[in-house]
Amino acid sequence: MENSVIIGPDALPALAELLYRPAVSRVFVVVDSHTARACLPLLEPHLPANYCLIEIPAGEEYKSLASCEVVWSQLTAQRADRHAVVVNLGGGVVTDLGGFAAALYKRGIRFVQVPTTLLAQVDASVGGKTGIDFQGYKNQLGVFQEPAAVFIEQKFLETLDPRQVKSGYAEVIKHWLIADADAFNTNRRLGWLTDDWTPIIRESVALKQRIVAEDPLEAGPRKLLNFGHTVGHAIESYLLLQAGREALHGEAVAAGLVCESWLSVQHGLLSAEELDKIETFVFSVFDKLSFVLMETAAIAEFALQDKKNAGTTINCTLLEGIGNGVYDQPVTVAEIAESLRYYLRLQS
Ligand SMILES: NC(=O)c1ccc[n+]([C@@H]2O[C@H](COP(=O)([O-])OP(=O)(O)OC[C@H]3O[C@@H](n4cnc5c(N)ncnc54)[C@H](O)[C@@H]3O)[C@@H](O)[C@H]2O)c1
Ligand SMILES: O=C(O)C(=O)C[C@@H](O)[C@H](O)[C@H](O)COP(=O)(O)O
Ligand SMILES: [Zn+2]
Repeated sequence: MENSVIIGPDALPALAELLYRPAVSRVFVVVDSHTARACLPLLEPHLPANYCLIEIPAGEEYKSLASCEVVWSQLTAQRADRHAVVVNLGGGVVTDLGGFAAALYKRGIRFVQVPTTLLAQVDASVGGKTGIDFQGYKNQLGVFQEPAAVFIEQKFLETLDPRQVKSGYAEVIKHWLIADADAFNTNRRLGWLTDDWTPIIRESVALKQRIVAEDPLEAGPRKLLNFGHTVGHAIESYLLLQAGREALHGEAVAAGLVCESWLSVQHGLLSAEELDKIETFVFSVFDKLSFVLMETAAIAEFALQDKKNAGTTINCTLLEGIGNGVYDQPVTVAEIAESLRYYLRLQS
């Protein structure tokens, strides 16, 4: 089971099997204030009776050092040893933060991911990127550390707000754009509402796992998974982390997908027709984010903190045709600002 991703009705029983092993000294479950209410009842029958609950407030602004301290304080108070297991029950905020906290506690204890949002089920729980935001910058502190295993149960999505479901869909679209043209062409005609996310989750997880297996530490091809994020993270940092304005990760990534597709056209990699297909599809799912022309230069500056950069060069992942991402494409702050202005001019 180590390092595996289990998807479907067998997932939670398989988690129980891991947690009841004699080698596990104690189980700690990290939740946020929403997953404590909406998701814990479904997980609880699969947990040992003496598990310890650690709750952080919900929201990206709590993917912070202060929330890590909450986790570390509880682990310390309960004298958790290196045989303890941390179960992260939540969306990407909980899986990123809980994974990071576990990876640092006593130089690392095991953790498992039980993702409860579409975004965390198709992307955040898989691949071993963990971390927190710092001083208004996304994922500025973090480590690569694979979870012991990931357990994906679609039933958790039943209580999720449709806006959050859409947010997760942005990462699915990203996966299609970088590596699966057929899926993009077929699925964009079906729209984003479905009763059964499992096939889409399976395909997204498999696609991400293939890329991560090739390059777990993001020295090369893993940068493909960051398509939409040079601009997306800049928007998210500027709007949400610095100004407390409305924007979800997936919503910012969706805008980033459009901007970086436009950059791909400017670099002669993508046709205008393909760009049109991408932006029409993105705007069929997402409303336009609310920032204005005057803010585009300030937003673009945030790309200078992107983790793919080398010195002052901003290395963006672009598309050489739909379904074919290319990484390490140098772009300038001015080009990013121009892509944001292009995005604002589009009809949504
Ligand atoms: N590590 C990675 O590879 C990776 C990949 C993508 C995104 N991320 C990170 O993931 C984060 C975004 O994750 P997210 O979109 O899941 O956000 P989130 O964790 O903030 O969850 C969204 C909201 O839904 C609530 N929620 C979660 N599950 C629920 C459920 N089943 N029912 C009702 N409410 C529920 C949460 O409490 C929260 O309010 C960002 O910080 C992003 O940087 C990480
Ligand atoms: O797994 C990856 O690699 C990704 O880039 C997936 C992204 O969707 C995710 O948002 C990730 O957390 C971004 O990482 P960062 O290194 O740009 O902070
Ligand atoms: Zn992302």
